Amino acid sequence: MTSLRLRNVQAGYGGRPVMRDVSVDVPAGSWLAIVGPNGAGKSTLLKTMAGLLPGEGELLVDTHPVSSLSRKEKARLIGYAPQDPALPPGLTVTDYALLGRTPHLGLLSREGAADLSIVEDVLGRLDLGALAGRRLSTLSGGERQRAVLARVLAQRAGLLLLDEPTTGLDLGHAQALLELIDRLRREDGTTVVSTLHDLTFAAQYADHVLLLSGGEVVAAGTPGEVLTVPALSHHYGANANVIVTEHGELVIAPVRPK
Ligand SMILES: Nc1ncnc2c1ncn2[C@@H]1O[C@H](COP(=O)(O)OP(=O)(O)OP(=O)(O)O)[C@@H](O)[C@H]1O
Repeated sequence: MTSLRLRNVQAGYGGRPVMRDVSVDVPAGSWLAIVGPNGAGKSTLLKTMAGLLPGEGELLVDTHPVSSLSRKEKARLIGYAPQDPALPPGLTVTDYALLGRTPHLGLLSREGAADLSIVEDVLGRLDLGALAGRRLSTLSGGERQRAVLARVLAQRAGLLLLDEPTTGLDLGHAQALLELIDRLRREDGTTVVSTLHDLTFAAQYADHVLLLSGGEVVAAGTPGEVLTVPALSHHYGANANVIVTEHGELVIAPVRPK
């Protein structure tokens, strides 16, 4: 069970901050969705949480400052899936997903039957079983994206940081992926932070939503509190309806301006 705490975190590039004054608590086993328009700073915030971009302020994974963790400690605690990772084209899907097990191996030891079984299970759940022996360079965009998530899920880290995990996935595969992540959260207490452009998915899967705009938090709370018609209009310049289904789920539906 891994929690995350940020206080007044700031980060940027070349000395220019693009994300400022972010404070948020992500309790163990919860799901935080980071939303906001293009360029708002969502990926920058996620990279900072992963300890890949130096930030100012307080950033604790459990009780450890993320900057104090070794590479291996970070890899055991945090699974990070970037938006557009560079993939080794010659590796098969299985070999690539097995890389997720590396932080759990001893020095000089190789993956064993238990690691392979974890990978097979994840590939099956992500509908990649039939592609297990295929080289990454031969996969479609959506298949590649699922392979990236397979590696991260095989890592079995307590905290998952997922940058636009549903990009390039069709509706069914996107839903299956989010259901799988939600199951890990409920059954294993995995903590999830994901950026999401699909606000309906954000509303239906996250416990809390952080809305970034211009590098700052402009709203935070439950999906219903944050994803309102005025907020979508003001921060996204979008004309959209917020519909509540008979089961109480939110649907954010774009509406063509008259
Ligand atoms: N490596 C970089 N060097 C300089 N500026 C960068 C770099 N990466 C991102 N930026 C800038 O930082 C700002 C925030 O970018 P970021 O990728 O965090 O936004 P985002 O909210 O994830 O956007 P999107 O929804 O388009 O993916 C943008 O203005 C972007 O141009």
